[in-house]
Amino acid sequence: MVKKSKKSKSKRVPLKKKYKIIKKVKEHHKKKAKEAKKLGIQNKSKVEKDPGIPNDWPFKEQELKALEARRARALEEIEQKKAARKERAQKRKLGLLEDDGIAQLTDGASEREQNLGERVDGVDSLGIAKIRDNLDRTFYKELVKVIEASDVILEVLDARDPQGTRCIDMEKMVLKSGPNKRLVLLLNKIDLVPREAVEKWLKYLREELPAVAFKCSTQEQRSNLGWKSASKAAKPSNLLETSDSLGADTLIKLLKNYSRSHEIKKSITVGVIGLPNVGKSSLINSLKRCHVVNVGATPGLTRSMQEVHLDKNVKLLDCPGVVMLKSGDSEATIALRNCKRIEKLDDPIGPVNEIIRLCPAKTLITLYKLPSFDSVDDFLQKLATVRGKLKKGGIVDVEATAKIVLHDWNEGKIPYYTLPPTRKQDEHLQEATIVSELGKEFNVDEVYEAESSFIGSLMSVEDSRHIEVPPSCPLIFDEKKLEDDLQPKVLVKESEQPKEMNEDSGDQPMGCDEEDAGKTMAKTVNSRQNEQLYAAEGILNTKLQRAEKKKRKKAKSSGTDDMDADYDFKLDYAGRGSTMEDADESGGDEDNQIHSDVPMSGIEIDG
Ligand SMILES: Nc1nc2c(ncn2[C@@H]2O[C@H](COP(=O)(O)OP(=O)(O)OP(=O)(O)O)[C@@H](O)[C@H]2O)c(=O)[nH]1
Repeated sequence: MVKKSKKSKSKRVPLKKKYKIIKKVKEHHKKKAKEAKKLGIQNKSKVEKDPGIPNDWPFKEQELKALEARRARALEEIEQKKAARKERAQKRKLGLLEDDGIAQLTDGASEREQNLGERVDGVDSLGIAKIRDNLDRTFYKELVKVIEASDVILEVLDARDPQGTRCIDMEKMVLKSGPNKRLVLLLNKIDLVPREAVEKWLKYLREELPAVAFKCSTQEQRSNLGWKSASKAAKPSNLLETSDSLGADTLIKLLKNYSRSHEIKKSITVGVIGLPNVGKSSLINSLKRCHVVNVGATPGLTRSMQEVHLDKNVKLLDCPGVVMLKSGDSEATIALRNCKRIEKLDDPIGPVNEIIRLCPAKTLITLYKLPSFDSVDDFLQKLATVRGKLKKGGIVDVEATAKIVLHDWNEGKIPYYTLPPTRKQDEHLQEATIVSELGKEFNVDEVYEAESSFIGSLMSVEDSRHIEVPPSCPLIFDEKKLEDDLQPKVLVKESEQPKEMNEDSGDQPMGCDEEDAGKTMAKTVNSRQNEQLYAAEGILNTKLQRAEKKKRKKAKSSGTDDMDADYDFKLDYAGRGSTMEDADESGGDEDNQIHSDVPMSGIEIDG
């Protein structure tokens, strides 16, 4: 056996020894330096001392002043940068600035405005609103692009409130965009609702369009995302806990059926659309079985169209969630649809009040482990105390607590579900034939049958502690927001005039006035892009729709249509450079132009 050394392993030495070593090292260095000096070797490069400006230099005074000014300017710049950084941080805190993506957009927007000759002094609150509008518009354009490029469009709905996450205008847009476009509804997040709700909603939705149920994989690893095939669905108790996706095989079967439904097997492009946070990106990742697109609980994470090849026959397109929407519901209820950034909400307490109205107090008390509460303020105060959400000075942070509750609502920690409304008799009789035709193309019977096995394994209402809440109203596009507000309304009409008309008449656009012509030249990149997009038949052009609406309103109030035509830029704009007669003539033309060019003028959006 090897004997253990009795010597201490410690590196500690007595101070006497330590100082001796230091002394020896010093002596050694001294000796070495002396020797080097003798030999004339210089190891260290001597730093030359700045002798400064010689006193007898004639411009010393001026040079010193310039130096001082340069130094002051540099300091000022540093201070300014610091202040700007602080301001940005403050705005980000308030939720006004989102992230670098927006920062880039900010630069882009201000650049564009400078190009137009407008002065933009930094990013004020108005500027931020404009940036956000631009971002929303960009998302809308991406939606248009996805619809244009797709053969099959999957509208993803949140199974908890499918009606509230449905956008009627978006569906109309798909159906009008071409006879070969197919719309399929996808009920996602079925793990968050009881079985009965899924079954009832599927039955309801299938009366209008093909609809399938789905649960996305919520696994976080990069690849090998789990799939539970329909035949091997988990037990009800396990289904809520599993992070595997459900229904991927049935959905792929549905898509393959469609690609095979024509005589020749053709490759198809599948666009995935829907409101923010319904799980569009998660769906793509689940189908691809790896994290190919970004996923997160923050609405608006996807910012541009993304292409993913599932295989050689199926291409998937991820689309940003459409945000320019409105509904008849109150602001507070809209915030509960998981499509708004909670951090950006002006009043997070209103939606919490709505939650308290919808949920039994007992559920919230059990969920948040509170003794009791009698109002929204009381609820938030007590919850803030329990969660330790305190501001400086020990004041409870009610707003931050309200945001926690809203996050819990959106992420499914407060379990709720809705049931479909009862249809009026004879409603959707027309759709029945369309549905049966589509059903053949997708061979839905086979898919629905395979799907029923995993739906059957979902938890029933009796076993779950879900709260039933009334379904929300479907959403429509907010045409006010969609309108390009950088462009004057008259310009919108003018831009739609055929080129020949301007050429024939020899008129400058918007009359002969140089200033007006300049305005036309200053059409934004945005509006030009819009025109290209709207030029495609069947795409909702809200600018024209609004222009028409305004015209109709005016005609109503004045009693005659001619009055309106007279007013139209002839007197106020074109009239400056041309005669009244000309103005009247071209006014009529213009009218016709607007009506004939509106691709979806048939769609009426409730204002
Ligand atoms: N429980 C559950 N959560 C899901 C499911 N699908 C998606 N999620 C969650 O929902 C959140 C939003 O998912 P995303 O895929 O980013 O949604 P999106 O529609 O692409 O959102 P945007 O990029 O904002 O348009 C994420 O936190 C997902 O984990 C699902 O089937 N079940």
